Amino acid sequence: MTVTKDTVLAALARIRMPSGRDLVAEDLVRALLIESDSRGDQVRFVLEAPTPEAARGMESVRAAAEAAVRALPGVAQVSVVLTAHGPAAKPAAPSLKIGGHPTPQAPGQTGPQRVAGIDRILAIASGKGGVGKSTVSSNLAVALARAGRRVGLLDADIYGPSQPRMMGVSGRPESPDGKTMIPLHAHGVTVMSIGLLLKEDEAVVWRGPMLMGALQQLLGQVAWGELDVLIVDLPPGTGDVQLTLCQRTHLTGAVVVSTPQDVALLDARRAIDMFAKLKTPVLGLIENMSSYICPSCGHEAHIFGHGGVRAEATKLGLPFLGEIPLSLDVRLAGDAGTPIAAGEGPIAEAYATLAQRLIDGGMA
Ligand SMILES: Nc1ncnc2c1ncn2[C@@H]1O[C@H](COP(=O)(O)OP(=O)(O)OP(=O)(O)O)[C@@H](O)[C@H]1O
Repeated sequence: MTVTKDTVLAALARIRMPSGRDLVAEDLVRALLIESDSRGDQVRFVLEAPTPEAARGMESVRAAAEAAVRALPGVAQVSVVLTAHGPAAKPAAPSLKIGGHPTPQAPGQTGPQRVAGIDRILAIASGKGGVGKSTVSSNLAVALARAGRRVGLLDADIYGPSQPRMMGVSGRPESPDGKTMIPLHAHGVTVMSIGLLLKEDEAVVWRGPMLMGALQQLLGQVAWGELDVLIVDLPPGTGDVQLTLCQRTHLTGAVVVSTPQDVALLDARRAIDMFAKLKTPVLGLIENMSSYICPSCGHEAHIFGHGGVRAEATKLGLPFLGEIPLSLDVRLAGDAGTPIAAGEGPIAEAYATLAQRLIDGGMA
């Protein structure tokens, strides 16, 4: 890591609000997180405005904050989310306005609840961003559908929803009754993404409880129909969304995706610890970007090392579910909206084997 929290805060302290005070003096910076990998440092933080109205007028401040941090040496990526305090919304009849507060559990309800019509829910998690969690989620969903399962895919990666692109779906979901959202369908999978409910390039203005409300709505207010399994693509890391999902919803379990690098494994271990604390079973680990097979000469190289995730699974006494090689075709397929598992070839077969393993184990 080359930048530190102090360096980032010092840069943010140079950004003035209309009041004349700076962002740090106004105490608006929350959840500052710095992650590093071979590309450089990735910095994420939240700017919490006092009211939704104030937040709406702060887009230029958000952009200036992003630019100031991006200009710091070593910073490769910056994500700044604008949120707002506001009067607490009353728990009300379901509304399609995404991002309301989560409804409290009904009296007498304790512990995680099942979602009607959905037999199993698998959360796909990763300790750090960029390890291919969303890619694995979409491909696994497609492979399970090809194996004859009724599959749903919920993109709960609130800060970076990528399933619309990866599954090739677009357009705002319809809601004929104003209460339930009709999901989209692609490659045999029923799909809903928080990304479909936001306008393109819209700054996300919501705060912690709203995220949880949004997740609850996506689970409960989408007409999923009867599903054998719902795959939930979680945001990376161990934040509020993961916590709420595990505490409120009965999960069959979590599958943790990691690359074989030590740093990724370190974060994966943190995610596994979190699930253990929340008593969510970890069904197994997947190694993504495992080996690289040169398309021209067939030579196999281990760019991020190889076998680290299998070794970690053995060490922790968890099942190792399989490995997916690093391949340009995987990325191109994801970018083009048709996951590689929808076609033929060795990687589609690897996903089919992975899917079959989950089906045989009663997990999907
Ligand atoms: N096996 C693979 N081979 C080549 N490229 C891959 C592979 N898996 C994922 N990628 C590419 O790596 C990038 C990151 O993948 P993806 O978005 O799935 O990661 P993620 O863990 O979900 O990230 P985030 O949590 O930040 O959303 C994408 O461009 C994707 O196409």
